[in-house]
Amino acid sequence: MSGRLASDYTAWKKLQTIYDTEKSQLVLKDLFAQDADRFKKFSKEYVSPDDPAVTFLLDYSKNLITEPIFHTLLDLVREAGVETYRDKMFSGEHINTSEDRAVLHVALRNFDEFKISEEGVSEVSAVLQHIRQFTESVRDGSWKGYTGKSIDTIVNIGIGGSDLGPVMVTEALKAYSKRGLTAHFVSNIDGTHLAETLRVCNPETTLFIIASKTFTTQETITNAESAREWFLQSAKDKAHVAKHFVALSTNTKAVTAFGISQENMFQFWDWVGGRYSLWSAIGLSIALVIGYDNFEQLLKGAHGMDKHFKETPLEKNLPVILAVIGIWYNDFYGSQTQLLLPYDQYLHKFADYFQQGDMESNGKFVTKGGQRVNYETGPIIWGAAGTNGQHSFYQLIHQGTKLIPADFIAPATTLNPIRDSLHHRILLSNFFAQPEALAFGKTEEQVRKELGPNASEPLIKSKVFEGNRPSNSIIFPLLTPTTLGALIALYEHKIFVQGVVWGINSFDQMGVELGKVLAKAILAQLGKPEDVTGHDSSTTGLIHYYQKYRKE
Ligand SMILES: O=P(O)(O)OC[C@H]1O[C@](O)(CO)[C@@H](O)[C@@H]1O
Repeated sequence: MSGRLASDYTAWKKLQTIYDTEKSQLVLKDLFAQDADRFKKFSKEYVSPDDPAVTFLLDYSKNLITEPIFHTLLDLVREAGVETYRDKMFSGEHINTSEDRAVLHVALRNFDEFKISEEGVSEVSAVLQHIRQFTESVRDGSWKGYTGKSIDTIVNIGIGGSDLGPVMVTEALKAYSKRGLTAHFVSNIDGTHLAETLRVCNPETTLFIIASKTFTTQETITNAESAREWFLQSAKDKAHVAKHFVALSTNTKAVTAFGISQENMFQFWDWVGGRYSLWSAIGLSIALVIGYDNFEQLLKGAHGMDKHFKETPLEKNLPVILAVIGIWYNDFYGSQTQLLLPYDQYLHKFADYFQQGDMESNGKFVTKGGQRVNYETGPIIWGAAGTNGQHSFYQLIHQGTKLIPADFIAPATTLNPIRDSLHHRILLSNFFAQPEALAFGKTEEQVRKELGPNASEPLIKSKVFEGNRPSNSIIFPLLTPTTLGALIALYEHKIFVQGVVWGINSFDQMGVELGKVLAKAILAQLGKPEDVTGHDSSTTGLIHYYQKYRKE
């Protein structure tokens, strides 16, 4: 975030030379054969500084690195000033320079430990109390709808960071959720999303949570207005809106103009980035589903990781380790993508969540200083829950032509030990086997031996696994709110470190603006063919085709 080009750093140049001269020697099979201590050297156990029960193991030994490479990568981090920028973030400096804002999601889960003086920070605990009171009244049934019935359904209306975090976490912590309270999430402007959700809702017992930092996002406001219209068809009296609509926002004026009173508004601040906001009032749906105490555990888990990131030397600092390994593949091996592969059905939205978290943060081609970068920045994030991915895209990661680094993530024990944990043992056997297969492959010699003398050459070749495909493995005892908090914060800080090294601003999102502006202009032209002006022939042709069929 210094705004300097990463490729100007001495360590970067050194890494390039190492890559050019040593790449052919970076063979996992050999690296493991040469060093019996490789796993010991390249794995670290995280133990939360606040709670020894929050722990996981990061094994990064199956990466195409040696000790000198690892240390040169850490030199790069030092040279880029990551430690200084980290401290600036924690102290509330305005490191989001394009928007002149602090970046303080860490203040939302701080519990008064770090001293941060920024407007709003002192209000965090009051908002948490508001969340606690409100969630308790909904969960114990004392919050009544307009006909005196308790709430049994919540509908979070929000998009991007005002949707993905709550969706991911409520799915991940489903085992901790209150039975009898159903949660829905409506994000898409496509009317189908709202219509299909409302079909299963009862206006007398449904609470709508309008989640929008700006309270101007077209999708969210349109969905919220339509939900209010649907609600009033039954409730009739506008005064009843107060019992069924609450808002999570930084924009009090727009919230009250919508008809939601200030006491039903849960506040947050401009220093909370959308994709880092699940820890704020945006997490209200999480607290409703899993209960306030569990929500607080989630925050505490993240806080432990914040402390680790702030206080641990670079060579033992887990977000830094993940970040530098990512940079090694992204910028020197030319890998375009990064896989996130949780072997836990509860984490099936983890990759979706970090698609925004990582790509909206680090998908930038201009440095903070305004220069076009001459290297790759943020990777494409993708993934699926194991073992589903194995029966879908793993063919390509094993035998395709691309190098795709993967993070495997799994709990050692399951929250659903059906058939004496048989399912879990099968799941974990795959979690252990896949990184092994990727790293060590299967040689032609092994295949020949297996198939016998009559096998055809093409068949033999098709069964060879070249191996040498890198991965990290993360294993933790059990998926709990605290562990989940720590894992999310781990990846958040990894994104931060990479952004600083690449010299970009990880905290704005200018790239989503142009499409929004064009859509607004086009919306006004959809009526008549003669109104369609100012576009290329392709866009004009597409709109004209639509106009032949439009019914409304
Ligand atoms: O919470 P809001 O203001 O409705 O914004 C929703 C999302 O839109 C974006 O601004 C752009 O997609 C995201 O950064 C944000 O999470």
